[in-house]
Amino acid sequence: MSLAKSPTRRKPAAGRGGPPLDWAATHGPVSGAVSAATGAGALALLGAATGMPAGWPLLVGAAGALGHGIAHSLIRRMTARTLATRATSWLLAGGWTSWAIATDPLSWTAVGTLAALGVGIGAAATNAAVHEEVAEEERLSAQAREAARELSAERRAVAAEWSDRIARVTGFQARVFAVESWASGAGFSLAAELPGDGATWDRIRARARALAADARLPRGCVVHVEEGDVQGRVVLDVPTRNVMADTVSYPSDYGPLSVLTGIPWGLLPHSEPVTLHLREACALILGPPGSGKSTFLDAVLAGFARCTDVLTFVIDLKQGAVGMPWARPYLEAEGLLPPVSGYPAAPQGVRPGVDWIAGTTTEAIVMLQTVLAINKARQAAYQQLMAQANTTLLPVSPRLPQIMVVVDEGAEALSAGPRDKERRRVGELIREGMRTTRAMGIRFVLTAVDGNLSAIGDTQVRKFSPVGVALTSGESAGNNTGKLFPGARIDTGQLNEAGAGVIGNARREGFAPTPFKGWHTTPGMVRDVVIATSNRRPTLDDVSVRAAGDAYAQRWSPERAGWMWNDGLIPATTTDKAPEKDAPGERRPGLNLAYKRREDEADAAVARLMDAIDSRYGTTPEPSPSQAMPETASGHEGPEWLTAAMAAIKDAGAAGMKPGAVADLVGRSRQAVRDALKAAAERGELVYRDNGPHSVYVHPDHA
Ligand SMILES: Nc1ncnc2c1ncn2[C@@H]1O[C@H](COP(=O)(O)OP(=O)(O)OP(=O)(O)O)[C@@H](O)[C@H]1O
Repeated sequence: MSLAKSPTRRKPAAGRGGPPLDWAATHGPVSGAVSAATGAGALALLGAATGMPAGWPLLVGAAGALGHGIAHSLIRRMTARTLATRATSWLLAGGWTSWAIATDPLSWTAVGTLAALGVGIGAAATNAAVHEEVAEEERLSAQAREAARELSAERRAVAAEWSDRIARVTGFQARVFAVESWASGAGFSLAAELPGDGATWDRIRARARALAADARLPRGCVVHVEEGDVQGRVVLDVPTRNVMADTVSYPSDYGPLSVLTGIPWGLLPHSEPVTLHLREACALILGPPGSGKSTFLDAVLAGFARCTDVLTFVIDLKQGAVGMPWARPYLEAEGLLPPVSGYPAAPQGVRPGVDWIAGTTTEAIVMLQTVLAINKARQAAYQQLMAQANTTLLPVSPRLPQIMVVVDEGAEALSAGPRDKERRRVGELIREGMRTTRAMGIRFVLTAVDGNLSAIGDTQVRKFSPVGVALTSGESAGNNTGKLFPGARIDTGQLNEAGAGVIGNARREGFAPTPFKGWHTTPGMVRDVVIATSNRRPTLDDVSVRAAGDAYAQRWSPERAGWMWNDGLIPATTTDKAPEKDAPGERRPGLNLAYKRREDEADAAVARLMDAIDSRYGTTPEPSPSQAMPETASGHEGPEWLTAAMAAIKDAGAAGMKPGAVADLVGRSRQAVRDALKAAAERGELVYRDNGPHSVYVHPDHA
């Protein structure tokens, strides 16, 4: 959403060929007033917030409000009134975020004052907008006439062509009064006024396919029809190039986002991002096999990772295949997984891109029960805060993050039969979570392969999941779209490229189901997002941490998460045995142990070389890793770097050192270092303090 576009769109230069945008009718005073009011409000808040350690969320809010006004006046997604409301709520969102950082969320005075300030400004913006809206309504048709006069010759030709086409195909004499080329060059939008003879916009929509056929649009191009900014107007989006067939990579800026200001999930046909608001909404994503569901889910997880106020919990009953790439950089940095060749090493201290992964029903039940416990604790602990702020919604912020529970094939769990007791329990807990946790900043994203599941028809699940995505490639004749968006009339037969589909948000401030194209994501991009966002992802608030107890604290422990690194911290005693451990039959899904095998092989090769040097010159004391350490370890045996490692571990005192850190220090492979440290521990020269990924070696003097 480019703010730079705004001035060019208010009034096209008269009499010239015209700037690319000819849209004059619908971004009249309302969006202007709202933009100005929210901009001023944001600035005022920003001034008050000078010196705040983290003022930028406010900027996010302000930019969101401005960008929102512009984008939506451009594509006329909403009426002016909802536009104003949304811009206002964005402003508040920015305010909330900033002061929640700047002040202790439990400091009621600060909260109360700032909330009043935020609400005051928001109300002013709304009033200004409503006032302007009334004024606009009074001069509606005059404005349409004015816009039509200002059309350039080229656009006038398009307008005439489509006025004729609408008349021919639908029988209504609608008058196209504005034409706007998309910046992407992939199509244009039309606004038309309907004749006053009972024609309504949805009658035009019902003929969208016929209009596309009449215009001889390329395959894959779907005419999207929606109501204009006032009744009696209709807006048509007409793609002239099939962008659904394009592969568009996930945008690489990975900048900060907030769940309050919206998260982009993909691209509309005119290349504007489609932004979802999930503070109060759950989402259902339907994607048949091969439709691009895994790819899309990574874009969703990337959006959450970028949010400074979201923590993501992932349930994937196919052994965490969805979550694993998000944990990998962390596990590598911890020395638990070998690095992926061709990528820079994961930096020390990088945090997992998702906060918790459940790969089994047992772990999923633990996670969901914990989520419910957090919900309860938040309700009790933040009562006063919310009363003070006059809100019934927990003020989500980086200090008080929203929890997004992403359940791959969660809809399947919701419809598990009585025989599958554990899965059924998972389903019950998801349902309870969806029903009870909205206010406390916990929401769910469920995927499903099959749109015919009873879960999709479950009114309760639907009620709490206004956001829907149906990936349409590979589906049979619009099945999923029909289930998710009953009544939507979109020619999904044209949307058959992987990653293409229909997206909608049924909330009052949402948008009608519309064709969209998901971004292309890759494991390398996931890795980049995890690393780029590591420092700005939030941690769980203390109230929630206390409520979550051990179930949460131990989520990365070897007992519970060890499957992710397959053999925990216990290294293979001999390299001969290592390939056996990695035999495909024993491999855990989601782990590419080929890398590990290569590392072991490299270690063995180095060892052979050392052996050769030894036998020739007798100079190096380093034993081959293939001679298991414990057996060779008598006295002060060990590689020569071990002395330096022991000294560093001793210097680290009671905190000790992780094997990964020692490996970086001595410049050896993690596997070799783990072997040697383990052997030293078995000789009593070091003490191993087992704490999952946080396990360390400590010098006996400090143990
Ligand atoms: N948005 C996209 N743009 C371009 N290509 C895409 C997009 N999404 C997916 N694809 C391609 O489509 C194919 C299937 O994608 P993906 O593996 O995500 O599908 P899936 O529905 O999860 O499949 P399965 O259920 O079989 O695992 C892949 O080759 C992928 O590169």
